[in-house]
Amino acid sequence: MSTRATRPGMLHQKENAADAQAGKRQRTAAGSAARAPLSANAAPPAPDPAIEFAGRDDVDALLNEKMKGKNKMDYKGKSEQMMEYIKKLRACIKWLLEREDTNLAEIGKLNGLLEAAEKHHSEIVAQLKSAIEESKAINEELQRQYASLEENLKRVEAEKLDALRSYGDEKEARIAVEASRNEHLEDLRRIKLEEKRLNDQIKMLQDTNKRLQEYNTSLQQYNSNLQADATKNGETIAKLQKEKNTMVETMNGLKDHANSVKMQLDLAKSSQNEALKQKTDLLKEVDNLRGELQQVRDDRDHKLAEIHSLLADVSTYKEMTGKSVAELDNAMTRSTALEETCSSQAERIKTLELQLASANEKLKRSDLTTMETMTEYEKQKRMLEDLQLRLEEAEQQILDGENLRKRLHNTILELKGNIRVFCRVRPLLPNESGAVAYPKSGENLGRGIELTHNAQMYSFTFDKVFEQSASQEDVFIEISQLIQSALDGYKVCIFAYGQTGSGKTYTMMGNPELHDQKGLIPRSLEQIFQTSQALISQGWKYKMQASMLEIYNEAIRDLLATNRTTVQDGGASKYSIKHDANGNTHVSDLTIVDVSSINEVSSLLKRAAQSRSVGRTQMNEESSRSHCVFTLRIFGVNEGTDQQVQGVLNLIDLAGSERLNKSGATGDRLKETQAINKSLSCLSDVIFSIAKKEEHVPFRNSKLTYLLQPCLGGDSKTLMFVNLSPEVSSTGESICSLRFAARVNSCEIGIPRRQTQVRSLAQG
Ligand SMILES: Nc1ncnc2c1ncn2[C@@H]1O[C@H](COP(=O)(O)OP(=O)(O)OP(=O)(O)O)[C@@H](O)[C@H]1O
Repeated sequence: MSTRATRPGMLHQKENAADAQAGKRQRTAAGSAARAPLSANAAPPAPDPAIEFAGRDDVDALLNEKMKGKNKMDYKGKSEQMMEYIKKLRACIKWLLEREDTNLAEIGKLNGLLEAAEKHHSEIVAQLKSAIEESKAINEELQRQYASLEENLKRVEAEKLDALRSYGDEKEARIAVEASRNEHLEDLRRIKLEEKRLNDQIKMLQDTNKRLQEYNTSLQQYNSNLQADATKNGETIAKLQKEKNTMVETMNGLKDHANSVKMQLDLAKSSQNEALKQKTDLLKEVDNLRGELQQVRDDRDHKLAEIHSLLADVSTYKEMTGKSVAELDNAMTRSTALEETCSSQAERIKTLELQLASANEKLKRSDLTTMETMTEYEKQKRMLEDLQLRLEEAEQQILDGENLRKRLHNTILELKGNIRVFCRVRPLLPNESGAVAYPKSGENLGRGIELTHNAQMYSFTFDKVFEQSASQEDVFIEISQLIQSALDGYKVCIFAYGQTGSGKTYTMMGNPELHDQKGLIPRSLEQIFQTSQALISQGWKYKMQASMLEIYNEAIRDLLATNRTTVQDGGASKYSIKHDANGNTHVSDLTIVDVSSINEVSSLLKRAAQSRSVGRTQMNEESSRSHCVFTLRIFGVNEGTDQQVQGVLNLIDLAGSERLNKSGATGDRLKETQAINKSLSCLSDVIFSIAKKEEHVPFRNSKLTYLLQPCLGGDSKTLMFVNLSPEVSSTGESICSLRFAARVNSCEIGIPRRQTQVRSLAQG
């Protein structure tokens, strides 16, 4: 009974179970000992099969049983009763012993079961403990993973933002590339139009060239029959001149356009490079994003696998024990949350992938656009190079044609023997209104000039007319070949004629200090020195001498004299003019300076300008009251061929040509105006006399005409500039000047002769 009572408490205590076992063994031994005296004292009576014990009540009934018989002395009866009772007791003890054995066996069995149950229980407890530990660890791990996932999520978010930003940048770059592509397309369209125009132009130029060649051939024929065809050739030259002007204008336009296209192409190239750089950066970023995306994906897969295994563990754990359900539920909730995070991350990854794919697509498109732009750019570049080549060729053709035209023109003029006349009109000053017009088309384009005076129009035609807009360089280009002739051994004379303030000094001298305003004298000298330097390689050596004088009131003044008195004292007797047999002019006592460089000539020009201004101040004169003559003598010898040439270049700035009544001069002023008028009218007498081919030409009537005798009457190449003031008030003067110039233009002074000889003969 006591064993049964203590069982529940002993379920958890193996030691107590062992004690109980020991107790059971003691009781068994006690039971055996209690039975032993019975068997030792007497043989145990055979059990009465009638005595049976069903339970405790039977035992209690036996123990409470009382002796029967009324006779106390009936010992026998009592003994028998006792015997009977003992038998019953023995049967009872036997029953109890049997029962105890059964119970002990039962207890032993139960103890075994209990031990097994306890063992199983301990195992389960241990498993539960380890499962709880594991669950805790998993829980911690899950929390860590959750934190890292959150971190990853933040990183992915940041990367996504970066990707979006770079996508925005890429989009902008693509838009820029597209815009530049559109610009290129527009340029291409313009270039194509330009190309077409150029082609037409080139065709036209080729035609012109062909015509020029034809013209050259015809001119050679014409040379044999020159007098008859002179007028016709003049017209053809005028046409060519016109065409040349058009061509030069067109070529200038083309040049500008080509330059602007080149600039645009350079710009496009730099923006292209920029776009390519951006593309490379984008590609790098995309690669990085891809790497990181892959990393995130791997993490996600890894965590998903972990979650799956955790879920499996949790379900196993859940099956095994009903405990920690709350923790499990908690873990499950976290796991679900993690799964949700994972799936949201997966969503984000998908979105990022989509963005990446679209960025890649755009990148591809941008690549394609860039490629197309590059191809287009290369094409345009080639086209531009081709156009430039053709432009250069066309320009060369124009130059060749132009040179040919000039040579032919010069040849014709030389053969005609006329004095050439160029007309130049100075720009209008502020507050002046102009009365000069020019033919805008026709054969007189660039050669004609029209003046309206008293409602009547006066038209004149010269070899060349320079409008107000003509620059110093434009003017010089036209005379540069004439200057070249001086180096070739010709006498060249260029003089400027016109009323005061019409631009004579500006044309002849200009401002030698300023590149744009340099006049013919400094430019001519620059060209002569440059060419003479270039001719050294062909064996030519040149020596040059410069002199500069002015004729004031019929007196010569030496502008290069270093002695001031000489300058001021220039009396008529001192500077006498002489011409030698070769038609060379010599002025006695005149300062002649050897010059070998442009710098030397520049300082001479400065010295002359100073002398003129000193003279001007002392005499209270204006420069226009004197004629200024610059002379450069050129002696050339070719060391290889022993050929000698002797050229002269005379550049003359005449005094103003206004009429007396207009000048309103009195006294000294009247005297000098008369002197000027005298010399200019002498000049006009000489011209008219030459024009009429009179036998006697009055060269000696004035210092100026006598000085210019070899130029006007002999074999020199002479060019006169007639300078005009364009304002209305000068129209009368201008018409006079133009009439005079027209007369000069019609003068035939003979065919220019080159002064050349072989050195040995000259020396002999
Ligand atoms: N083609 C031109 N372009 C610009 N300015 C000019 C031009 N021609 C003349 N001028 C200006 O007009 C003014 C008068 O010119 P300039 O002194 O050359 O005339 P001129 O005929 O030599 O006069 P003068 O007979 O009094 O010496 C000057 O201020 C000059 O700079």
